[in-house]
Amino acid sequence: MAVNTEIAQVNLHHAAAASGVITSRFTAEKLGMLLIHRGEVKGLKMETNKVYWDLSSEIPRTCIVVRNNIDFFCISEFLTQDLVAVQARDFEGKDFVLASAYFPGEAATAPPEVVERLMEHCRRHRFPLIKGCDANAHHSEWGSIDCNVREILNSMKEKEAEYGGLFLSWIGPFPIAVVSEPQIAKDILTSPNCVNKSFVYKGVEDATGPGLFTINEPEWSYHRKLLNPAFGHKILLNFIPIFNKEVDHLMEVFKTITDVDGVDLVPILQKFTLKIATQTTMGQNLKHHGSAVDESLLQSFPYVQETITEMGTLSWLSMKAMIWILGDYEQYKRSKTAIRKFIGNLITARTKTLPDQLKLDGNIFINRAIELLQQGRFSRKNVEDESIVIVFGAFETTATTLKHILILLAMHPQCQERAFEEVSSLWPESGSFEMNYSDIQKLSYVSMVIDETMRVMATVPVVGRQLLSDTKLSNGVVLPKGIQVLIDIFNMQRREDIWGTEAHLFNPENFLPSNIDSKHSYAYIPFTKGIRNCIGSKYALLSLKIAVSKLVRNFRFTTDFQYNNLHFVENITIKLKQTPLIRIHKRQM
Ligand code: HEM
Repeated sequence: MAVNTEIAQVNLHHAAAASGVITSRFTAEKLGMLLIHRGEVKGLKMETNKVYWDLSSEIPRTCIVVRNNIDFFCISEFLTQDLVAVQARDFEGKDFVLASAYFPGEAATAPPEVVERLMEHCRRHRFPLIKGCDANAHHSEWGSIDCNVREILNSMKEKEAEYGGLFLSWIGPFPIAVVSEPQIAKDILTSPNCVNKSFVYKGVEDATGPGLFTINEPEWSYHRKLLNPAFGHKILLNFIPIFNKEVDHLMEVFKTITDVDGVDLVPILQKFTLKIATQTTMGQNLKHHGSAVDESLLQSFPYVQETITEMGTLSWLSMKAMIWILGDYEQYKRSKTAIRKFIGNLITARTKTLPDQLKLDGNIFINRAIELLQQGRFSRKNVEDESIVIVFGAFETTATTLKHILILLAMHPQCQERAFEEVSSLWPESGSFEMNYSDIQKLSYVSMVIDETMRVMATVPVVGRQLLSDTKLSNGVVLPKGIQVLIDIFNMQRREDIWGTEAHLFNPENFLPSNIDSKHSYAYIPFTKGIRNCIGSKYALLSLKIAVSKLVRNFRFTTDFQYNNLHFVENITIKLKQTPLIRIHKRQM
């Protein structure tokens, strides 16, 4: 008999009462088929219907209920505890398959292998497939905040191996082109059609307000042009004394924890980079053992940052709703308010400063932003939002990168010794030596260590764009207007065809001129490149070179954690499933 009927899907959470309600509604609302997840299957049987599930399983997690007058058969090949598939005929007489699938969280793959086989079966026989799935298996591809068991970076790597450096995937219902081919990454990053950010960053905007990191055209070009001068070479040179001084303070902290078993560097390094960021961009020094305000700010920034990253892939749903449900919304709100108040007070104080005095204070970011306010080119809200974005942009990324560098050096003692030798040949005396710009240019091995760290552990593993109009790539493919594009920096920087069979290993020699010069210029893009690259890349590299040099000159880092056990978790900045604990030893000379 031809089918022209209504189909519904429901998860009953093994509640007998819910099974009772659904059976009575099935009759009352004259439904034809029900795809049920976690139902009490035996309670679903009525005179008007049949129930299909895997009789061999003790606790079936899915079943299909079908009215008696519908003609179909159950495909036994695909009958499991978590899958039921039936074949029926539509009102035009064409066969189709209807499946009910439960994706368990503990399965090794998502979708489960049997579901993949069913899809292949339908493809082969050209049967349309209607699938009702309950994804207890978290996966950001269908809108979860994370991927349990599997990770998105791994799954992208597998797909890249199968389909190449450009393939189509999904984030929930939205198509997304995933790129790991340097030339295609270049096509995207240098195209004016691809300047807008993907919607996945909406959550960041909830925390920071609309600033450089998330805004789109035409505002973005306008803001970027106005703010670029605050990151010019001369201004960066003014920051070198601040970088030197703050690394010296960091070394004082390290001295108090030498030879302690297993130090978690994260809070220490976050505090360090946050203090640099507030001074260099906002002209405000947060104290080391500061006031209550300083201490609460030092907690507020990391708290909001963590919430953003936790919620990263959820952001396109509804940031506020999700934090409210899953996180501590009150603390998130309090932290956001504290940051805005701190930045707001600074701006108020500086707007009272005469323009000539602002110039004397140096052209740091906040002065540039206030100048734009006084010229009427920025609103007060613009100044606040951009200030918050810059501080966030600066502190978490740099702290994460410095943490990775120290971890990798601790795991690779020979590389650490080479870095130490290079630094001590330039600065024979240990202690708080002052590094200037021309000395910093002499560091070659330390630079290679920093680059190699950001290659194997891309601090920002993926960046996302949304296309403003149809865009033709150099391989001839045309990506349509509106599509999301994800540049998979993490996997691109570990491609064996580019970096060799040991691409996954840490080896600073990859950045010897003889090795790197022959690579595509977009094969290594930790700050991206092109039109909308990181505005703070030179700032970051300068501060990292000073920090790494002084630290390896004065300390030795060790860990028991093995490189092969590092497990990466994608987020706005990359996370480690387990952060290796480090031991810090004072060098004697
Ligand atoms: C190791 C440290 C850092 C890394 C790995 C890093 C990486 C990145 C990446 C990958 C982007 C996105 C680029 C894109 O969408 O194509 C970005 C954007 C940005 N970064 Fe950084 N960054 C770092 C440090 C900094 C610092 C120190 C600052 C500020 C002082 C900063 C401020 C920003 C801002 C404002 C943006 C948005 C730029 C725009 O859209 O116009 N970053 N960064």
